[in-house]
Amino acid sequence: MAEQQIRVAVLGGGSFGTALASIAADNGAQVRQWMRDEALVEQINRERRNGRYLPNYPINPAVQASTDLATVLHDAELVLIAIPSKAFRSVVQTAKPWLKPEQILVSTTKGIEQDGFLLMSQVLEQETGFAHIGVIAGPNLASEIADKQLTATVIASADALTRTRVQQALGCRYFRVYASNDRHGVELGGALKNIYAIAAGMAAALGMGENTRSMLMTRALAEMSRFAVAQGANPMTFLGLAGVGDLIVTCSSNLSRNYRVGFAIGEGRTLDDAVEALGQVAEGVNTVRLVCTRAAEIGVYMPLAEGLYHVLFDGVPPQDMAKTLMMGEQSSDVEFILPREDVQQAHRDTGGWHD
Ligand SMILES: NC(=O)C1=CN([C@@H]2O[C@H](COP(=O)(O)OP(=O)(O)OC[C@H]3O[C@@H](n4cnc5c(N)ncnc54)[C@H](O)[C@@H]3O)[C@@H](O)[C@H]2O)C=CC1
Ligand SMILES: O=C(CO)COP(=O)(O)O
Repeated sequence: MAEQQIRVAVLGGGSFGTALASIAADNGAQVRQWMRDEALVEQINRERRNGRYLPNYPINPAVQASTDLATVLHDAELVLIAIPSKAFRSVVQTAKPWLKPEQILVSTTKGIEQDGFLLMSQVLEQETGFAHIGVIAGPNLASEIADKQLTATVIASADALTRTRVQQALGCRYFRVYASNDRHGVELGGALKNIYAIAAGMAAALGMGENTRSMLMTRALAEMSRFAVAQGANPMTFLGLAGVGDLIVTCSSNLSRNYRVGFAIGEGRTLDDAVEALGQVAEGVNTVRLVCTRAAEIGVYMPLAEGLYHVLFDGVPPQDMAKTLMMGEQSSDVEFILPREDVQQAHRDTGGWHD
């Protein structure tokens, strides 16, 4: 619990920004929330409700919404940034005149920037050069948090002050905040799992069984951690809330927007239709494109992500995605124990391997 009232600014008027603002306010913080939409600001301040993104949940009266960045950022000790990745940098650039080096800046965005394959905390570093930078990720469906369902998350930062202040500001009876110093791993976990949530939604629409879902999620974890380790992350991070935890929730729940996009495509809708019908951000659509390009560049094997890419962008029927998984190389279960190369070599040695 926060012992003294911490001043929190939330940038973003979507479902996650709104849920986080309410947690901080429930926890006794003074909270200001910035968004572009004047009508939404009015509604939040008057009705204590975000009718566009989180219509069915009351917002703590201590949250003050505003379209004025100067007011929202003035005196804020902790700044939580919940803006979709496509607009993240431009919002940070607009906010820059009011940001101060002593502030703690935390990205809650689970996406990747196209140019340079940058994660949002790297964008924050580039734009500000500040020392107190972190990310939040974990199994955190916004509507369940708004409903005060018991939830846990991870604050990841190399900076102990950032970790501690976020734990103090957000940890409360229904929201538990665990700490990590693997910022890159936690942030990649949050971004990558969106790819597999789309695949899981698609598989569900096609009538997959429980064995299939379990296989898909476990091989997704293998693929995510393989990619993240090649990018410098710690594989153990994927055993935590931002890895397996977030993968479970988004691959199993209709409350996940990425899952819903996948489900709609599995039912026969086009990608454009599915995204338009959603009306909110599904980061995985962009992430799968960027990750497949990157994986090809650095030589990381990602059959599930590639299979999904072909369905989303090359017109391959969703039913064919399973073939990539089932007919790929016979491989290792946990490659951090038995390397894939050893399995391949053993096949070659017995004459059963075809490159
Ligand atoms: N909703 C959820 O359950 C969770 C979402 N996240 C992540 O949080 C990030 C934000 O997502 P949500 O709040 O869910 O999105 P959302 O789709 O509910 O809302 C997006 C918000 O960003 C605003 N926005 C978009 N472009 C903008 C711009 N150029 N300038 C200012 N504001 C702009 C929109 O007006 C809207 O208020 C995403 O990366 C998502 O992956 C993370 C955990 C849970
Ligand atoms: O990241 C999330 C839950 O942890 C939210 O997932 P969606 O963006 O798919 O709704």
